[in-house]
Amino acid sequence: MKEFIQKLPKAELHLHIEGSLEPELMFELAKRNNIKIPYKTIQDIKNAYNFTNLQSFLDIYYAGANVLITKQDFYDLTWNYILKCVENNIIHTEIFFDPQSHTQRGIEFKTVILGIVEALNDAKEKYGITSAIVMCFLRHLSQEEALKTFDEALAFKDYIIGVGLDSSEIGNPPSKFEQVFKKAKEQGFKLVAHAGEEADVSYIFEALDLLNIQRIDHGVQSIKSSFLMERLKKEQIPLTVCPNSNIELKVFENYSQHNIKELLDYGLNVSVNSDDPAYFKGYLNQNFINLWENLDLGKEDIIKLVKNSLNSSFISDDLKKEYIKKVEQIINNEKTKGQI
Ligand SMILES: Nc1ncnc2[nH]cnc12
Ligand SMILES: [Zn+2]
Repeated sequence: MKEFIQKLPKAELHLHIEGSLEPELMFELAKRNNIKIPYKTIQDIKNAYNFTNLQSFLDIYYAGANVLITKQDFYDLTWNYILKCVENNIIHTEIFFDPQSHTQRGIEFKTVILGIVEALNDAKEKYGITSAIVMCFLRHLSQEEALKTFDEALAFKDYIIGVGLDSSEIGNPPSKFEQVFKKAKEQGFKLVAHAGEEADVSYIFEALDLLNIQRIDHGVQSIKSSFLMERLKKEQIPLTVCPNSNIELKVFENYSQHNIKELLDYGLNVSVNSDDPAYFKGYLNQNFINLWENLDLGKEDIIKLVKNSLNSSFISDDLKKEYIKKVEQIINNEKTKGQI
């Protein structure tokens, strides 16, 4: 099965680029930029990654991002993730970035976005990997601050496909950001939001009905409302589920408790994603492997999850067709060999 997971060309729709900062690069950038970090060794950093909930992770994640200063740093960060895409056979990726965690520290918006864009352009040229960028607003900050960031982003509109909402969920409901999402919609941005990661289903209803989002990031709490489950099924609203993240942040006790198989069997449009892979012990393939090892997932389930992510991406219909065809080719090869 591991080989099969590796062979399938995949898309990733839920990846925070700051969450792909590996301890080794964190150390290197801290040195390069003369930034103090509270760790003496790479092992110290790894030991600190022992989370009890979302907030305990976010505190460490924002502290880690402090080593990112120059355009080259953002390039290196993004390039390292692209190398993981190559390893994991990810042919299309839609990455989140959190401009406010950098502009708040005095780093210019353009430094961040241009470093990321340059690496993504090189990824297309060198490996044929396609990508898109989604800018997330930090929900623990105010809507006024989000509006300011939005205005700043307009100069780089051509590089940004959509807007999202992340950071501390509980206590910061989607309704807090109605105005900025309305403005983003008017400007033609795609809309997504983290909802139902830790907080209850009212956050998912708000994200759908007040923010008009097209994809739900996480959404695993949906299972608590049969009414919502029916709606998600009927409207085929994509849920970008992140299994390793959910385990590391104690949303579920262990992989066998994870509800992705139930969501899938119910007919929801769920995909598998890595969220913050440098912090959550593994990239995309490892998420699939962990599910397969602990849940009753067959090859048909894996195929469905992979097709869902390609179909739920923001690429053109033509490119979608081309990518789905690549998946079909692998499946047909496996069938010829009697592997499926
Ligand atoms: N899993 C997550 N939830 C909310 N905000 C995040 N920022 C980075 N990872 C996140
Ligand atoms: Zn996330």
